[in-house]
Amino acid sequence: MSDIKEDKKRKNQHIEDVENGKVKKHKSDKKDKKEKKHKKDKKDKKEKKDKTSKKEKPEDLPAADAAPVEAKSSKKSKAPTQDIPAGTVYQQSAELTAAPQSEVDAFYAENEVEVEDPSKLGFRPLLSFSHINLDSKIQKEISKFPKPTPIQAVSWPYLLNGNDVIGVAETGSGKTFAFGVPAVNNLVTSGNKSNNVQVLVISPTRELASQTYDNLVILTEKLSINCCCLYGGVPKEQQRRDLKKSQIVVATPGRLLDLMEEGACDLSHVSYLVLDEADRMLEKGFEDDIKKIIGNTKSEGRQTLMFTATWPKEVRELASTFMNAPVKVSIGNRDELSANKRITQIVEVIDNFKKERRLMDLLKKYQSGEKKNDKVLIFALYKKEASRIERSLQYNGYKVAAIHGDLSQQQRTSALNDFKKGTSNLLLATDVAARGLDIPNVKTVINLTFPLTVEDYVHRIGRTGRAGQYGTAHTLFTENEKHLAGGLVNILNGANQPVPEELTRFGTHTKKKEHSAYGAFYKDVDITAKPKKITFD
Ligand SMILES: Nc1ncnc2c1ncn2[C@@H]1O[C@H](COP(=O)(O)OP(=O)(O)OP(=O)(O)O)[C@@H](O)[C@H]1O
Repeated sequence: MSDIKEDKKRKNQHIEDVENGKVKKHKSDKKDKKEKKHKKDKKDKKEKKDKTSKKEKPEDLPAADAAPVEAKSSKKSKAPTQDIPAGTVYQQSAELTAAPQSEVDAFYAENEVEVEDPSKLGFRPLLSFSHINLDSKIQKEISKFPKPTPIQAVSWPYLLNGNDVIGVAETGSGKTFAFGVPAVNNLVTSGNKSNNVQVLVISPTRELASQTYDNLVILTEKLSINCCCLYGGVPKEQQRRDLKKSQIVVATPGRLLDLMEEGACDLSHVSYLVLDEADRMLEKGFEDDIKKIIGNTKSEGRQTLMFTATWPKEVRELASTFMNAPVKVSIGNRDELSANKRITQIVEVIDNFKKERRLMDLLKKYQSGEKKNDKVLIFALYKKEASRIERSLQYNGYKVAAIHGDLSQQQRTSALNDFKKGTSNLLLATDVAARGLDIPNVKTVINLTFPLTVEDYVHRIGRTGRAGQYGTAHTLFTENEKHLAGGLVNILNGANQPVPEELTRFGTHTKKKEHSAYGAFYKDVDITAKPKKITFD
């Protein structure tokens, strides 16, 4: 099928998923049947899992000895002590074992570490890079940082041991290398020289897939390991060629499924699978794509990882159907939705029609005088809104780069590069840029229009305050988003940020999500349109 026809087909499958109850999703009989089937699959899978007492070792990558399937830790473990069960693949360093327990306890307390470890392996967190023995080239790269971030320190032992891991840590805390370093190191130590795809990382957006790919290339370029990156909006031919020689694939699901369906991508050897921004990837109604992809990977002995900064209850059950006795690592009490505490959050309740005027005032406040070269990221919600604001900013003399769904991939990529390089210090984006993008030194995020969910709010403002730096988020909040006021108040309180009195007037109950929102691919909403299925691209 030609690219245009195929992309058109995919475009037709796009859901304009409308949020916040403006258009209710109608449960079709088909959906009921699907849900019944989903429940039955899950029950069968659980029975099957209970039968398999031992997890087979994947021939491509070392894996943990079987984690006893039935073991379920009833409560969160305290900081690990000395005794590690014999026979684990990962060998804790003598230096780390000799570290005083008080140091480990202090690390757990200071970083609010919580580990749910069903196999009770009790690996200690890496307090320094000298506590880990990676391939020398990888060790050299990662040692450019002062020490592992908390999510890396706690998750690496389990990942090097071959365990499934759910990693939840604040935005900008090094989750990419948290899953990337063990992926590459396990490939190197496996000695497997085949050109089969063995590691698959699935990302929700093209820009994030591309960024993750760049990060993995930093680790693999000096090793005989090839990576490739698959996403829509660009021709497929080069991606087909890259696939033939790549052991690591980073992909958005839309293009990955296309290449799988045409037989250009064989996932049957994938034994290390990562869902990055996992809660986004598991959004209700999208699980078919993810299920199809995961269904094509190794079923036995696959190591499955899920990483994110937000882990809503709505996705946890579905996640567990893809994992085997996962170790849950959370940094900073992530059970409650919380924002990165190094971000100063300012929320202003305003009339909708005053927002664009106010935006000009905010740009004077955050990007003039000695701040004129500060990087500012503005989030709109709708594509048309973004195009209108882009024109208005340009009319007012601003050199603004823009990223939204109406632009070609080439325009999106060059806008992001201009912003990263500083050719333009002002980036205007929709939620396609909300998650994961690691743009150095963004000083201020301005939410011109509030996102569809408070989770998206946490991810959006997380584009600043990264890697230990500080930042500011200024949010314009209107009557249109009043159903999200309670969730926002909780986030502000959780980060010890001021709560404007006008915000509390909207009430402080937190609305249970009837169906998960999907801000990243939010398109202009035709509120009369029936919700259709959005595919990642
Ligand atoms: N050990 C480390 N010490 C310091 N900085 C690190 C370390 N590991 C990674 N970083 C840097 O931290 C920044 C944020 O990393 P990354 O993009 O992986 O964050 P993240 O947790 O995935 O964020 P998000 O939740 O927004 O996706 C990057 O610039 C990365 O290079």
